[in-house]
Amino acid sequence: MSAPGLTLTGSVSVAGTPVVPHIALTVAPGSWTCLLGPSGIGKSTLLRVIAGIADEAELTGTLTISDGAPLRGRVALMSQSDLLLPWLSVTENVMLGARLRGDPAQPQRAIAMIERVGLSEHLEKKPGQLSGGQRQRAALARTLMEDRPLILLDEPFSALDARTRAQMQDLTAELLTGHTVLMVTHDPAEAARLGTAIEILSETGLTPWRVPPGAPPRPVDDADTLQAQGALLAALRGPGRDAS
Ligand SMILES: Nc1ncnc2c1ncn2[C@@H]1O[C@H](COP(=O)(O)OP(=O)(O)OP(=O)(O)O)[C@@H](O)[C@H]1O
Repeated sequence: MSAPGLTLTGSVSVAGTPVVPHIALTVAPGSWTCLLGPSGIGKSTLLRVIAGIADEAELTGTLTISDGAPLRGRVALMSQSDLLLPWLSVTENVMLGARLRGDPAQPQRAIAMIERVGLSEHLEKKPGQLSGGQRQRAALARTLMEDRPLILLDEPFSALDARTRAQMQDLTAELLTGHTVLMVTHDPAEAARLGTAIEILSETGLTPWRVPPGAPPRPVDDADTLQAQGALLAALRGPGRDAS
């Protein structure tokens, strides 16, 4: 599998209103790019535009894929809301992509994936019988099942406790080695741990941020990673504020 990169330039409007007036985003092939920025600035909209499902948004500009081939069939988006179908079990939800495409189901692979996200005791449960964090892990398993070259993740670990979050970050980094990942997160620690590129989106556009040394997933107690996390938090809080 060869994972493509992408370049998105121009502006994005939602319902005729400019939401992201200036965007010049480059995601390198095989990178894990973290996108941070204030609530409502347009991060999820950008992911939806790239995924080709943003019916509400219009891109005035270009989306260029590094290998020149169409993205269709090569991209998976894990949305902020889990989008699990309430009438299907966890296992059926994790296999949903294959079912929608008319591909053969892979129950053994699905069960193994569900086990890896720590939900093996919940295989037959419906989403309504799960906690928010369990639903998020089911949605993560469904996205990882898709095994697409380009993976778009919208706050994929936001509902998880600290220990489970670190475990899911490690698992995702392991399974997505060699993929191109664009991840929206509000968590500077997550970006410092996982990013090979970090971008902050504001009204004026993107600002690239320094990435700590070492390959992701970086140890949670790594000094450079902690330092980068603090500096990133200070930057997100804005000028004139320290990181305390
Ligand atoms: N379907 C829609 N119709 C109209 N406006 C929308 C729609 N979806 C999003 N918006 C608006 O577009 C803007 C960007 O929303 P978006 O969800 O992309 O922000 P975000 O940066 O991902 O926010 P958050 O961090 O809170 O998830 C917001 O002002 C939002 O109100």
